[in-house]
Amino acid sequence: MTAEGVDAAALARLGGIAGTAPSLLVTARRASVLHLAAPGPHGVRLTLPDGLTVERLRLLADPAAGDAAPVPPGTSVEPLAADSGAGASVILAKVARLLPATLAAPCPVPALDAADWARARDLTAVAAEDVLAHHETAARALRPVGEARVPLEGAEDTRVVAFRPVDGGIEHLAIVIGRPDPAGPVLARIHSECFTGDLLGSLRCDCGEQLRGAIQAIAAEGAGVLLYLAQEGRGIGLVNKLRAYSLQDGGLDTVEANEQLGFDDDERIYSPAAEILRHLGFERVRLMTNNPRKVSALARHRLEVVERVPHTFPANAYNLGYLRAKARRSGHLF
Ligand SMILES: Nc1nc2c(ncn2[C@@H]2O[C@H](COP(=O)(O)OP(=O)(O)OP(=O)(O)O)[C@@H](O)[C@H]2O)c(=O)[nH]1
Ligand SMILES: [Zn+2]
Repeated sequence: MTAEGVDAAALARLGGIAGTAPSLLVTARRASVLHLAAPGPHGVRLTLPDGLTVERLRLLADPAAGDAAPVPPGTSVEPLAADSGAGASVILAKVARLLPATLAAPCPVPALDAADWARARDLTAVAAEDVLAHHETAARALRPVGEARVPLEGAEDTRVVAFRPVDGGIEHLAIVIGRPDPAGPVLARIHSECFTGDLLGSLRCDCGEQLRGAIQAIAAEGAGVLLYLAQEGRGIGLVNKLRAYSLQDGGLDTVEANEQLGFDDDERIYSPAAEILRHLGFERVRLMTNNPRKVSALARHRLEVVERVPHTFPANAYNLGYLRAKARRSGHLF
């Protein structure tokens, strides 16, 4: 069960099905916030000496519930293995854009008919390895599923091509301006969705300017592609980004806020971007970005970044601290 969704009845039900008291699973980031020594890279399982209550697990998992509660004395703290079902449950919570914390209780499931066992209890059985492979499986399954001409202000010769995994799931968009030549390096922007910046014109970040600036710059050159990736909030989702904003209003920087919530500073993956570029026939790009991690991520996915094209816009009173934190903490080049 996800820590975020649980109430007292659900907690009792899980304990009843398992026959043991549930443990709380948190990421290594959240474990550090809770001052747990050497939690290991894949998170920890916390088993409290006198069991979990909803209030206690909220204080351990959710910074909005209050300052991180000290872990009670006598709590067993076990590092999670990379390929464990427990670790997979935390990844599943991330995929659902919830807080990355779950409740787990080993259940006496008969090995051969786990699905039947689960169905009889109104549960869903999911194999840990499927969850662990989810991001890569979804990226490999991306296909163009719809496209249309969408003339944009200042870039009238534009097509929007939507990509989606064959078995459903979240869409990413390719905005193809002009007729980029697959033989040459294509001018490209890989833009991570930002509802507040892109749509509302938020001044907390530079996303809106980067989005419109990229379209203008590509149109000025005559051709190129902008990928609009569904990974809001550096991959933590819009709701968690709003939570992170609220923590930043309390004095944390953008990286610390992510960590309080249990996330890495940047949870994005770039295999979907690489798959889409390859699908469109592009293997060499001139990438408009200030983020060196994007350049190395594309290279890891066998796309050649022949040039990094700086993509900077003037700061304002609200985003100055954010831009400075990105430079200082995450190595962005301004
Ligand atoms: N978690 C989190 N995400 C944020 C925050 N501010 C903006 N974002 C998200 O960050 C993403 C944009 O990433 P940035 O780090 O600004 O820039 P970048 O894409 O890495 O680098 P550039 O290519 O140079 O723009 C968008 O998905 C935004 O929603 C924040 O304070 N916390
Ligand atoms: Zn933004």
